[in-house]
Amino acid sequence: MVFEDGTRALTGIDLAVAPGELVTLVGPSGCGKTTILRLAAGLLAPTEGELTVAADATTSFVFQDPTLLEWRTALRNVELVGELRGLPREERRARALAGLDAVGLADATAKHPRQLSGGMRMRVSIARALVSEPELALFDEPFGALDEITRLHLQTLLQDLFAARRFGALFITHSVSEAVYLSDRVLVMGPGTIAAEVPVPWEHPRSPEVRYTAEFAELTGHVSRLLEEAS
Ligand SMILES: Nc1ncnc2c1ncn2[C@@H]1O[C@H](COP(=O)(O)OP(=O)(O)OP(=O)(O)O)[C@@H](O)[C@H]1O
Repeated sequence: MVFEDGTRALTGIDLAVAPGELVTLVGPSGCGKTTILRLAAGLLAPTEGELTVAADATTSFVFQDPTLLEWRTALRNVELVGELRGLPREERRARALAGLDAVGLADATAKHPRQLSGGMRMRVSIARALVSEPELALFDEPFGALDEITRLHLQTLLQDLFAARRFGALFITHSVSEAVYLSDRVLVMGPGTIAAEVPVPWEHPRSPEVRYTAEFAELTGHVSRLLEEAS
């Protein structure tokens, strides 16, 4: 992938996400993670090579900034997806309510974004992304701005949602433990390229306790070492 100004952002990337597989990308700043996500979302067209996204696949995006509409309640933010897709009012409302319930916000549906904490706003953003039942969900450092405890809670929540719904996902993070806990495969990037791939052996759902086991420490150590070598 070469940008108009001549910047070569990616070279020789060979990456496939299987249906129902969660793949994480870790790598140093500027190595091309977001560019891969933007390609997968169709926001960029590759300048070389081929990119295939399954026909009619629904994709959705979750960013570090929850990007909620301030003048809409949590419910109406999630409902927006159904509105844009032309779903009948009752159906889109029922789906949005179920989506907010699934992220633990059944009691906050009538609140506006300014009345919600950062973690709650991110939950709304996740509910909005998953309400359209995407085949491919794209996450660009969604938990990067949250405090550690909120981040751990949201990792567990996302893990549970993934275990129950099994959407395909590409997830960018700077946290090696987040990558290992959430994903089926960790891709370690160096500048413009995928330097290594580490499969994560555990079935979903994964207990939050897995993060405190010796096997987990070993795997995160392995990924961290690869990351250092690739940077
Ligand atoms: N529109 C653009 N035009 C020119 N160069 C770009 C453009 N977008 C990104 N780049 C360059 O492509 C490279 C990869 O950028 P990208 O945003 O994908 O990195 P990243 O790994 O997501 O970084 P970070 O972890 O800091 O978010 C960088 O050198 C960046 O400067």
